[in-house]
Amino acid sequence: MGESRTLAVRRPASHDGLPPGPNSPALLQTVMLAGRLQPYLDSCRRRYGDCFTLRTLSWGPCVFVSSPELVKAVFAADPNVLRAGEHSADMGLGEVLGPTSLVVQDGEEHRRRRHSVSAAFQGKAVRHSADEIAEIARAEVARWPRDTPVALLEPMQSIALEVILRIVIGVTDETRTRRLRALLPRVASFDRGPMMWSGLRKTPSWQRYLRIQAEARELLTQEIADRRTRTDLAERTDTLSMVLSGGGDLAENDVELVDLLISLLLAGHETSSTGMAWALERLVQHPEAMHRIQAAADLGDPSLEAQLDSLVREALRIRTITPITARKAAAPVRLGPWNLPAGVNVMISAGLVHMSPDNYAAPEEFRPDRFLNDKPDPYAWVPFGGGARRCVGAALALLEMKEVLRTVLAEVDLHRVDDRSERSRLRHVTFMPDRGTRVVVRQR
Ligand code: HEM
Repeated sequence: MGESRTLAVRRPASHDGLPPGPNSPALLQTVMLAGRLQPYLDSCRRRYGDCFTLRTLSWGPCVFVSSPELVKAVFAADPNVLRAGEHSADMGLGEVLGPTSLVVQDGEEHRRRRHSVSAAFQGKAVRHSADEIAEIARAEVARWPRDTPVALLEPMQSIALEVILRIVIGVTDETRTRRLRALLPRVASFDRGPMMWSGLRKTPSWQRYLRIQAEARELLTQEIADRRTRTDLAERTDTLSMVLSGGGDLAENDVELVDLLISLLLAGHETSSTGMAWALERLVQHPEAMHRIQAAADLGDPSLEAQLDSLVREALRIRTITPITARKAAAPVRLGPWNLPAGVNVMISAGLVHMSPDNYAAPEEFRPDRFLNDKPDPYAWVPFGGGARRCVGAALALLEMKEVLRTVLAEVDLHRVDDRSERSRLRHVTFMPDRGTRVVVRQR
């Protein structure tokens, strides 16, 4: 255990007291982070251990941690001191999610918004959606062409969009559903440049994006107004209805509700669809694992549920979706042996944590049964972040991934187009399979 961990402690601090790191110019470090994120982080971990500092032009010093002890220290820290909202706001996320979004808030403002929505996302509350998710997936699979190569990333995006429309927003009006179905994918696919740098916000493409957002926001405002008048509001199980009938602070304020829905769309659409696309990509490259799941389903094997659960968690471990979970220190903070000054960003890269040989045996191997008997360590398995900011939609995302995989594998056989694993490509804010999970679909 722990060659890198020992290195991290033994290596001297850099001259400013921060954990060690490359002394190349900040411009070069920024370019490396932007262009070759994961390989650059991997090489820094090999060189400096599980706690190192990178210096960036845009955000200043960023301290990356990857040992479970330090990850735990970050997630357990006072969320008013290690602030997620402030970091997200620095990234410009308020521009796309809206200034009242819980994602860009900290402290009491964050707590009360999260409180209004978290009950609707608890495991118990989302479980009733399993059949509807399966129905959405079945309708999608029926449209796929058979016996010819097809990329499954886009169909997974359609499924995830439908989940947001029906299970999160709960839209019922046909015309509005059609319009939102066309608009929301465009709202979710924004350009990071103008979001992060205000100087780029005059471009025609950004102005067009803002007009699309405004139209979607108007439709969502109408939906909220209609929903308030529904006599069956209290019985409805979509997230919006549950927030409205829950009576929390958010229920009263349309602007905040629209910011919430846009945030749920942006946080939950591309992430879930990419997770499903990666799980299918891994299965197609490991047909024996896929056939085991199909056989268990055909035989009604009671361990199927546990197998799907382990498979989904292993797919989320081996293929990173959101590259970095970050906090900004609002005051000096102690992290392991280090005293970090205010203003430093503390970063957890799921890729580093999940691929560390200190945390997993044979981390490069896809082992769908890895978590069959051992639940993941919450500080070594971090696809959903952690602590007070842990992904609010995690239970829905896991359910969605399992139900979609279960349905797809019951309906069709998937065959690989070639035996090269797909590479990770950063698009918007997620790492996607570069060929979009290309497979041949055959009817079972
Ligand atoms: C596989 C799918 C998903 C992944 C990998 C994922 C990942 C994450 C991560 C890494 C965070 C940051 C956590 C932190 O800072 O500690 C996050 C936050 C969040 N996620 Fe997810 N997410 C997924 C699906 C969803 C879904 C389906 C929804 C809702 C529909 C959702 C809503 C949110 C929200 C609202 C936050 C902000 C929470 C806060 O700031 O308190 N996510 N997610």
